[in-house]
Order: sequence, then structure tokens, then C-alpha cells
Amino acid sequence: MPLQRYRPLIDDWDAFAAALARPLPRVLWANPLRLDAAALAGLLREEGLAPQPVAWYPGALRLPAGTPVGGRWWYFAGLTHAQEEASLLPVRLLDPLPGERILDLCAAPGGKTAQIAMILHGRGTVVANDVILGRMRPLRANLERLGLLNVSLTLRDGAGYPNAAGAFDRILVDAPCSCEGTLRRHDPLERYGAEVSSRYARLQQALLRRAIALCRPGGRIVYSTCTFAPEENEAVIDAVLRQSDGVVRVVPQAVAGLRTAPGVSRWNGQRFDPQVDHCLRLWPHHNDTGGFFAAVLEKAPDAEAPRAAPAHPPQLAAPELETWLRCHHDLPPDCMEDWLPCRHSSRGIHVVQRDHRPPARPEPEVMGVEVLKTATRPPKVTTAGALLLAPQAQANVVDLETAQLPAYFGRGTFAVAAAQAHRCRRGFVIVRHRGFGLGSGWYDPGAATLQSLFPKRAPGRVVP
Ligand SMILES: C[S@@+](CC[C@H](N)C(=O)[O-])C[C@H]1O[C@@H](n2cnc3c(N)ncnc32)[C@H](O)[C@@H]1O
Repeated sequence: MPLQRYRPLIDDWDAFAAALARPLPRVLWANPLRLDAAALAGLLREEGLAPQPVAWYPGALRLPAGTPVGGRWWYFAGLTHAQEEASLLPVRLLDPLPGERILDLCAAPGGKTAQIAMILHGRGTVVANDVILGRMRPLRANLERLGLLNVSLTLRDGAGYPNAAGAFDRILVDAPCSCEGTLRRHDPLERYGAEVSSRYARLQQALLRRAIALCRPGGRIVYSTCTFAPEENEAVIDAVLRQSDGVVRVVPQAVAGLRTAPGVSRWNGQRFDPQVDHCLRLWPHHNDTGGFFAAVLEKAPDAEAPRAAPAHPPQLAAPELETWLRCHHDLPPDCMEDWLPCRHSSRGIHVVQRDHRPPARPEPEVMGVEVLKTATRPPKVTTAGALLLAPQAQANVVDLETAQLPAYFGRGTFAVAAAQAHRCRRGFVIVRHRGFGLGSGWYDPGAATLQSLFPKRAPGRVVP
């Protein structure tokens, strides 16, 4: 077993091996833009689940291993996001604050981006970058489902991320790694081992060096991996400390309610900089989680500042938004006042939060969330738009009963009672359940039916 090489690092090998053999508990966090953790816990209990609070992470709830969450209505409605407990740590350490400019350098599929954007309550500027286009789709789908309008996506090699992007207050480098810490979720071990780890280490160092260069003086960088290999963890921190000539230091951290172990100080005859003691390791048997490594670096306040970047002016006139969304769904006048239409493609209109300041370069691939499809006549509110607007819509909106959810998520056409359809004309409607948006549909008052327009490719789409 390739992990045997870590025996000297582990306090209780049998407990470690036993933890790896057990399935992993599920963890959900409540999306505060839609509800709080107590309300989410209530919904879960109604379904016979037994959520327990995660002591060290406010708003997170733990469920027994194997609990399915993907196909539940509350998941589609963006009330929650599922994230492995250990992987909550890096953003907890990043500690993003309102008004700061945050870069997530290796962001896809976006669990931590969503966590950052949600901690900022959907305001301000989060730039989420990844190098693989295909991994952008789940990242985007998560942001749309959760209604996060403070994120722009860029597609760049993080090791060459342009200076033109300007200085960031906090940067997360959740680096590509050999993923040994995710063994409780995934099986194969073939790609693990010292040689594989050494190959990752070169890229990891380059990503971390770039992050340090892009961080403002006095700013914070969190480097994290989900692997045990010291080559990808302490050795990367050690190398970067040596190269950075005092520009960064490792800041000690403690997280109340979470058992962490210090960084490894020697490995394979190499003795690391004493600051690596301040790194945090999560061993699976200590908290019944996956494995993780995180280091918090602070850039010296007197370090050279990166060039400031002009903010990208995303503003755009989009009268369709006003006339179609407000009139068609009879929305209150202030309901879109924090939104800025920022991109009008051939297909639709995107909105961002009014205070969002994405970089001019690299030009974002995606800004905010697409809310209105304008290629159809009449225009149609997107699923993400329906999720955002549903609580306030007073016209052309249909409230579903629990018994109708399987037909809706199964993309069927089904009968709806007159009392469920609020001021509905024939055509596109927003679909809700218990006041939360699920998506859109096509209402036919003559036949008293609703045709589901729930997306074929919604993440985790299964009939509840
Ligand atoms: C550990 S995953 C990130 C997980 C993500 N932070 C999350 O919470 O969902 C590492 C990511 O780094 C990306 N990556 C690999 N090489 C990269 C590079 N040179 N620049 C930027 N991203 C890179 C991968 O595509 C992958 O999505």
C-alpha cells in the first residue's frame, strides 16, 4: 500500500487505516442567502434525516455516510451545498471579509468558491480561476444554483496569472494534487507515490509563487491540498519560504472544535523551515473526515505592491430585464436594485452584484449569473433566474405540492389546480415549492397543466 510510507508520521496507524476503510459522513452547509442552518436542519428532519451541527464550522450540518443529497428538492433549490468536512478548512482559514477582493486560483468544481462567495453574502468580488474549461461547467452550475452574483470566472494557467488582474486581498491556492486524502470517497491508488508527488510539487510551487506575487502587502494566502504527501505540502511551503526572502511568513492557526496536527518538520532526510510547524494537517482518524493540509501565509506589509488594476466596467443597458422580469412576474420595484446587467450574449442577459469589480484582464469567461434568455420569443427566465426571483414573484408563478415534485424533476407535463397558479397566463412561469424557486415551466390554462422545463443536465438530477 503506497500510504505505508507515511507510517512514521501517523500517531495511530490502525485508527488511520480503519478510518480510511469507513464511508465518509456527508456534510451540508446552509446557503444564508436563502435560509439559515436551523431552518435547513428542520427541512432535513422532516425527511427523516438526523443532521448534527459541525462544531467548528457555523452553518454546516453533518449527515450519516451514504445519505443521498443530490436529488432532493432543497438541493435543486440552492438551499444548501454538499462539501466534505475537511475541505471546509481552507476557506475558514482564508477568512474573507466584506469589501475585499478575493482570488480562488484553482477553483473548479467550485465548492470553496461558493463557500467564499457565500461568506461574503453574495457581495463584492470573487474571481474564480481554473485552467480546464470542462471543469468550469460544474463550477458555474453550482454558482447558479446557489444564486451567487459576486463571482467572475477566468480560464488561465494559474502559474502565469497576469499581473494586470491587480492586487488581491486574499488568495486561495487549493492546488491540484495526488488527492490521497480523498481515499474515503475514491478508490484507485495507482497514481500515488513519491514520484507522482514530486511532479505535482513543481506546479504547486509555481502556483503558490504566483499567488504571493498577486497578493497585496499585508494580505493573506492560503495554500491547501487534499493529500498526505509531504512533497506536496511542507516541502512546497519550505521551498517557497526559501525563495521568497522574507516576503511571506507562515501564520500560526488554531480552529476551536477541530483537532489538527502540526506540519511535518522532516521528511526523507530533509529538514524543513521551522515555520512549517504552523501548517495544519487533518488526519482522517482525528475528526472522522478526509485528509487535508493547509498553510496560512501572510505577505509582509512593507513588501512591494502589485500594480493596481482598473475595474472592469460591466454596466450595460438591458431594458428587457426591467420590462420582462418586473412586469411579467409583478416583482417589487426594489427587487433588482442591487443587480447590474453585465453581459448580453446572443442567448441571454447576465447580472452581477452592483459592487462586483472583476478584472479587465484576464477578461472573465463568465460574469455573474444568466437570468433571462432573450433568444426565445417571448424571453424566458432561466432556472438560475427563477431561483433568484421566485420568493418575490406575484404573477406567472406556480406553487407545487410535494406529490408533484417527481413529475417536475422528471420533466413531465402534469395537472395543476387553479389555486396553485398565481395570475398565470399561457406561457413561461416560475415554479416554486414552499416559497423557494425550483426552475421554470410552461403553463397551459386551457388544459390546466404545467410542462416542466427543469434542465436535463441539472447536477445530480434524479427523481426524488
Ligand atoms: C483540488 S482541485 C480544486 C478544487 C476546488 N478548489 C474546489 O473546492 O472545488 C484543483 C484544481 O486545479 C486546477 N488546475 C490544475 N492545474 C492548474 C493550473 N495550472 N492553473 C489553475 N488551475 C489548475 C484543476 O483543474 C482542478 O480543478
